[in-house]
Amino acid sequence: MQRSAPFFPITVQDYQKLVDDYDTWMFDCDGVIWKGNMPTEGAAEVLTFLRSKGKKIIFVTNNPTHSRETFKKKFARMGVEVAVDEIFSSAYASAVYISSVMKIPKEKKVYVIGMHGIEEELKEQGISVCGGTDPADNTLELVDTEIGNPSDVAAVLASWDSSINYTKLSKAFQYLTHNPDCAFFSSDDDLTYPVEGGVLFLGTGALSSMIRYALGREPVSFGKPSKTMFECIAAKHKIDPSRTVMIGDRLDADIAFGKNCGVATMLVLTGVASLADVSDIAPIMPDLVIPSIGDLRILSHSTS
Ligand SMILES: O=C(O)[C@H](O)[C@H](O)COP(=O)(O)O
Ligand SMILES: [Mg+2]
Repeated sequence: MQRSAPFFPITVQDYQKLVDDYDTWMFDCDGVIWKGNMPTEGAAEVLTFLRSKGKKIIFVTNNPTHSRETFKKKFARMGVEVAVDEIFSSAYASAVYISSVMKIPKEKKVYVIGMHGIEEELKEQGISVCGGTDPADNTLELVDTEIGNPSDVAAVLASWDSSINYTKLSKAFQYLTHNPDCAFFSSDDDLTYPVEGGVLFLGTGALSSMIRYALGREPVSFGKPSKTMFECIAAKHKIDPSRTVMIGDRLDADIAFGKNCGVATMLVLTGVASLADVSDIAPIMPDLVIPSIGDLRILSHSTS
């Protein structure tokens, strides 16, 4: 397969061409806009600049721990006004798929390994959940892993959960093995994500690996690089792929997502991927590479 080397914008003219070429800018969040609670230097200024140029801005995150309302508040804390409809998360894509595509029957539930944010998104789409933040499942003691009638649960949704424990993993596994019709989903498959200081932590894909290994089966995943996420975006926004760029820090999630959706891709080096990852043997190659989205400030500083 022929792959061309990425372009590294350097001059004001290079950056200006980016602004001229793309009307829709899709931004990943962790590792691009922020790391944990630490905003990327210049991110707020760049977003404000792009808006002032009439660009459509969309945030596409695999982080399933917050609802879109909570993400909106996080943006507000860094001084950026964002509408809920501009935020697409793997939690939201999961909820939309389970309610609108799977059309889960009203009396059935989804067993969640995950936190408040994903529960909120599921409930907002009218889906009944179990597991998740239920105190009964948030215990480190190996107590009751009795699952009742397995056919009450139509799907297991594996997501990121800071309180993941044996009870949750065991219940998820029981639902999937005792009910052959139980669907196996994951919000996303990211193995790692970056936090403050550039340290990598375990992502959803790493957490769900125990269930996948025991089952010998892979879940259907809704986050990037899945096109489910793009279908959610396209249902709310008119997107011309030829005038759209996806900016991210992971090759296998963000850049692969952009390629799956037929849009241009730009890697930043403020998160998971480094320059060494875009060598000429890299399996996924972005169209463009810049050190940080903060570098786009070159434009706001040079134009009136
Ligand atoms: O597994 C996770 O939770 C993800 O790795 C993480 O939160 C990614 O978020 P993104 O970089 O897509 O904003
Ligand atoms: Mg990221």
